[in-house]
Amino acid sequence: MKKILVLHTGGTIAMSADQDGAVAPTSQNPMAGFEKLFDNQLTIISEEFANLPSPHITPTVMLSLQKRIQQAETEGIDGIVVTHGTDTLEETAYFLDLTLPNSIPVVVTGAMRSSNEIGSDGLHNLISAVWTAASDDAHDKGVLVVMNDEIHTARYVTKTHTTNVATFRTPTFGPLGFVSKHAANFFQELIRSEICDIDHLVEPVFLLKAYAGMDATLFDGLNQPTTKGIVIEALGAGNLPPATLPAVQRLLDQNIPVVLVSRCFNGVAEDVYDYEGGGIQLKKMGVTFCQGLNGPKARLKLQVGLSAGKTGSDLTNFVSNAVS
Ligand SMILES: NC(=O)C[C@H](N)C(=O)O
Repeated sequence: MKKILVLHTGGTIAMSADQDGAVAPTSQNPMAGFEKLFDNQLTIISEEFANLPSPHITPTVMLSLQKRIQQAETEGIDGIVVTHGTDTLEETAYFLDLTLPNSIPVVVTGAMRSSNEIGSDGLHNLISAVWTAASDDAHDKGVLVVMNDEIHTARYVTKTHTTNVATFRTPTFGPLGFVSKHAANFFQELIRSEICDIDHLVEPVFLLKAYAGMDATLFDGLNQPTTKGIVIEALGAGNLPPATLPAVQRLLDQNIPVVLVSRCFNGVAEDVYDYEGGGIQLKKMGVTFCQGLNGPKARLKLQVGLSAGKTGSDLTNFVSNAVS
């Protein structure tokens, strides 16, 4: 019988609502006892790794979760499910995807409605995630996110709605598969990318969002000796307002890596526009284009690359080549 380890970290899946509808963490995980639903089919081991709303999750917590998962593989575990708050779920899932050398499936799930709300989705998502982690077909697909019967890659999935249970979507590429009754069905593959099994974190790496009329202020504010890297969610296909350029150049002159993604929900950043602040100029200046990732994930990729000791063209290749 396959052994699945469920690591609970908190989030709405572990919360309940009071009479006024206010949702808060509980001392006793409402998912406790769910293991019996798999009697005679799977061995489920549950562990309370943390009980944090996901805005409280940091890369430090992600790194200790990564170490716990690696240890689980040596304990004969066949698959891992992580329960997590949905606000930063895509970040933890992607951090694990970037750093885990595991060959066993790792599936992250959560809930949009807490345990005692009408139409609560936590238990259903947890069951779907367990079946996915137990699936022979879930190997070699990177870390997976299972919510609302869909299977997504950690690399490209994003939370798209504040409250809807169908919030997790993969805008440009679509999901990898879906969960039907007791079975995970895959219909796409993921191209593997480089794994960096880091043991410490280089910080701080910042994320800025571009907007019409943006000037140098925020960039200059981040131009500190302590700053290790900056990711910009740029406009459209990968362009910036001209007033930001001198400050971007000052960051590059300090050898602070500047990475660019698009603030668009769909598509990739490219150096196509040849006007002041256009992608062609930004690339010539030394800005690194990161294709296909959103801002928070590009930020993690830059942080993981730096934490792995990458510099210069090694770092640029690692960050820019999202599908190598
Ligand atoms: N649905 C959720 O889990 C949202 C919650 N605020 C969290 O991320 O912890």
